[in-house]
Amino acid sequence: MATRVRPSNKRCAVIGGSGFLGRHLVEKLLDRGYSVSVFDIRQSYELSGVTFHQGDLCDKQALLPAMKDVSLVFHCASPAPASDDRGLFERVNIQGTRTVIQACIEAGVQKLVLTSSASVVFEGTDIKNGREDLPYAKKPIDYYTETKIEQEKLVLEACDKEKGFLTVAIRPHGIFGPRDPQLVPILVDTARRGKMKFIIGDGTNLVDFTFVENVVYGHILAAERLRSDSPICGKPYHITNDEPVRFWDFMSEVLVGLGYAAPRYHLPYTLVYGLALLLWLLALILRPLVSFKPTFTPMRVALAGTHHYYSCDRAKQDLGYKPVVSLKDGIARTVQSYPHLRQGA
Ligand SMILES: NC(=O)C1=CN([C@@H]2O[C@H](COP(=O)(O)OP(=O)(O)OC[C@H]3O[C@@H](n4cnc5c(N)ncnc54)[C@H](OP(=O)(O)O)[C@@H]3O)[C@@H](O)[C@H]2O)C=CC1
Ligand SMILES: CC(C)=CCC[C@@H](C)[C@H]1CC[C@H]2C3=C(CC[C@]12C)[C@@]1(C)CCC(=O)C[C@@H]1CC3
Repeated sequence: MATRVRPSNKRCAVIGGSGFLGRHLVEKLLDRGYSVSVFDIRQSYELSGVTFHQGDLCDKQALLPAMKDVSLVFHCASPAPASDDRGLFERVNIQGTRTVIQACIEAGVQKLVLTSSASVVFEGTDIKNGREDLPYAKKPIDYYTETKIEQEKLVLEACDKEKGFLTVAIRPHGIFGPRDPQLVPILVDTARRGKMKFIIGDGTNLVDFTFVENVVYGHILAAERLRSDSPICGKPYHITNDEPVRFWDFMSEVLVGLGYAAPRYHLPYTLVYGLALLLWLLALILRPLVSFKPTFTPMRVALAGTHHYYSCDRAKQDLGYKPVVSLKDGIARTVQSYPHLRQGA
């Protein structure tokens, strides 16, 4: 009888390992003695100890070689939230995640850790210290969030102790850090276009921004604690810096750190939200004729003008999580890592 090679506990795969979070995760896994196979639609770097598999996660045959002899899979691939391509989100986040689950089961993978998002409960109105038992958003603010909800449900429902397939979801919020392609670049681009003069609302809304290394740490703790007798099977976990900060203070600190002026003038939230909604509708109606992408989308205005911060008590209790990098140090390291985005560079 052919004996099946039992996958090594230290061999894992990272789907989306070429992306911002994925690459930080890969680097930390290597530090901790794992060998890593990366699956991504693109290869963005080379690293010893990493095997790259390039392909679309919707293609099971392409995924399977990346999962060979692997006991643990991290799934942190997604189209960028800034896209408004509903079909792409549905195909990758929903159909693709079904395919990832099937491939894991077929390949004999024992643990799947999904990168979900704290936004799965956000509907554009205040969330203060939100816990994981908040209901999923009934009216998600965009297609990205809508499909992240379905993705999380699929992964958590696939958890099956009898079959030895265990799953858990990490819900980070506002990830920032070196090599982030979104937060700081969007902010600097907006500042360079002279549009970072205004504070939406009174500027006191608190938000979670999470340094990427804390998010990585939460993923690794979850993976290592995921056993059939642990309470974490099939559950979501918020991972944040546990230091909610005023959205506009965070933006100002990054801007000033990079040599730009902090926003100063206040605009009423409802006015800006209404205008963003109008612009969004206009863009939708005119799409067959002209294509333009407004900076102020309703989703961005909601993120900039409401409270949205989450409790990570459950992660502290079940995973032993505690942020490893403070917000202050995270901001300093981030600002330092973007010399090319400095004012005048
Ligand atoms: N950044 C944040 O603030 C937050 C992120 N998250 C979640 O964290 C995860 C990682 O995000 P982040 O690192 O910021 O995102 P990135 O876009 O940097 O990384 C995602 C990676 O997945 C790849 N990818 C996209 N589609 C496919 C596909 N069909 N098959 C294979 N690979 C694919 C991307 O390639 P390409 O770039 O070519 O599309 C990219 O390399 C995502 O699931 C996101 O939803 C959750 C909360 C907050
Ligand atoms: C906490 C969290 C979920 C952060 C998400 C990151 C991005 C959505 C933000 C990064 C830069 C932000 C930004 C704006 C909205 C939210 C971001 C895109 C504005 C467009 C809000 C309105 C402005 O005045 C300009 C801002 C530029 C930066």
